[in-house]
Amino acid sequence: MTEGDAGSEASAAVYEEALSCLSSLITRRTRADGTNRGDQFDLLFDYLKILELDEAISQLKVVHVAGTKGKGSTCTFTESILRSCGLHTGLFTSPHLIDVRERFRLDGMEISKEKFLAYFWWCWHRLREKTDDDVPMPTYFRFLTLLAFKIFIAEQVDVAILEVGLGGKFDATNVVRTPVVCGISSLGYDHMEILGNTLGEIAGEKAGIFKQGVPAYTVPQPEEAMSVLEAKATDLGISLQVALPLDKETLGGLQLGLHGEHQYINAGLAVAISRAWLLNTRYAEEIFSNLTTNNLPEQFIRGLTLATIQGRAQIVHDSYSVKQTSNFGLAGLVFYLDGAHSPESMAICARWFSHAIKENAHTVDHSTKPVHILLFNCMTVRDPHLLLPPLINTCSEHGVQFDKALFVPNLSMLNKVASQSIPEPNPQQIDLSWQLSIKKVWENTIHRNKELTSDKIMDVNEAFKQGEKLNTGSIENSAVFHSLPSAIRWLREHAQQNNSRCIQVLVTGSLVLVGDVLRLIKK
Ligand SMILES: Nc1ncnc2c1ncn2[C@@H]1O[C@H](COP(=O)(O)OP(=O)(O)OP(=O)(O)O)[C@@H](O)[C@H]1O
Ligand SMILES: [Mg+2]
Ligand SMILES: [Mg+2]
Repeated sequence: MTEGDAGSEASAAVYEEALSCLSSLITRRTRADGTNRGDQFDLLFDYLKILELDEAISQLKVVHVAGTKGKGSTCTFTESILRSCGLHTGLFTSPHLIDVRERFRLDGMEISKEKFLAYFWWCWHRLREKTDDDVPMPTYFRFLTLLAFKIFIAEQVDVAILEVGLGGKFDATNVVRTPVVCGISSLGYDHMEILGNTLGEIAGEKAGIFKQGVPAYTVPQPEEAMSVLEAKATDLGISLQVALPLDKETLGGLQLGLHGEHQYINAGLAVAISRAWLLNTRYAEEIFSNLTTNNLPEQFIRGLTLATIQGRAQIVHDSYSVKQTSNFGLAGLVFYLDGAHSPESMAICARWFSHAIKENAHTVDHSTKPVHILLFNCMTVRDPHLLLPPLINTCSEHGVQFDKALFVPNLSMLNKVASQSIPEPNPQQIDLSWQLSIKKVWENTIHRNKELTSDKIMDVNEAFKQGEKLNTGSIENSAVFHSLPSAIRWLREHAQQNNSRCIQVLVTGSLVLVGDVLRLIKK
């Protein structure tokens, strides 16, 4: 072993140790038991004191974004725009897919392990030392948020862009009293178990990030939500402006860095937020001769087109099958990954997939039809009856049918600070009843659709008629795999056996699943 190896092994061990400390902060309470109702929100101010961040935090020039969908994308566009204006940026988003450091970006780059560890231990030890029964250690997301403040303050960022973790009013990020601008992305039904059942109630919770004297922006919303946002803004005497979706024409033929139709909504909001931030900090004067609401400066366009995010409408050509098949370009295994997990986002994801596989058609051998496979799982708090029909129906409206659907359990757990290597589970110990029930929903939906359109019988792919036996039965149109690695192995074997055909796999239903797949295929 060289000295370098020993060093990197030691630092890997330290990193694992930090992750396991972080995991110890994850509370066992489920999201459904209403524990985000602001329990002891004021503790956050104690933590800021302990970490000596209480004064510095008011100097941070913050962009704060809440919403049901599109928060992360809006923050990512905003960061990219402001960075391309020459600013030193900090971005805090959630959740992460593979590594917790994805949540902290400096100048658009995931924070380095070295910096992460230095700030992590600084906060950890100080909190450990100064907390007690009255002021206990912060919970997981609170700790991460405090860590973000520590990082951004120590790194002296020009702008800190913060995505709300959950809700708004009682979210740890809302400890910031004087952001420069705040935004509310698309509102819809999600996390209803915590935030209330009506759209109005959800809007009220998110509008909890509005502050006196701080301009607020949002996207076009359903009336029920918009009226609540407007009422809250009026109460505070602030202006709430509606940012329209970005007009494609303004990009002059270029494409947004984040794909999918809904990204024009998020991009429109990000443009409005960035412009307001620049004008309210007076950076606008330094950087632009004339920044108005009518022009889209080239820095903005650059930022919008260069923005990137993992696991959102992401396309990955499997490098394993690239190595194995000499004629890559004509065939291979391609993963289309999108962490959609609500009914609306399933439809959006389906539309994106349907378009993306056609756009990629030039890389496919036209003499053979590509194979479309769905790789799916969702959390047990979700209802597959609400997720699968919009996916199946939207695809079929675009003429896309799945030849096969595979259902798998997730490898890692939601929010678990996954270490770098996750052991493959023992098949005997896995409870697949959830996956089997999702499969049933799939079969019923397909069956019903077939009855409705008996002329459009789904084409059962020849390549898969080989009567594969698994412990869960033979593989026909749908199958449950006992683990994700076994499903990936199966996909790769099939890509190899059918190397004249392109196998296009849509991975969706759960961000955790998307993260697990990325971790496995990028190895
Ligand atoms: N404006 C939008 N309207 C509807 N769906 C959207 C919108 N923006 C994004 N989505 C969908 O939501 C998914 C998550 O996007 P994004 O990460 O930007 O949202 P988020 O609010 O940060 O979500 P999360 O609750 O997972 O943190 C995307 O993959 C897409 O399917
Ligand atoms: Mg969410
Ligand atoms: Mg997010």
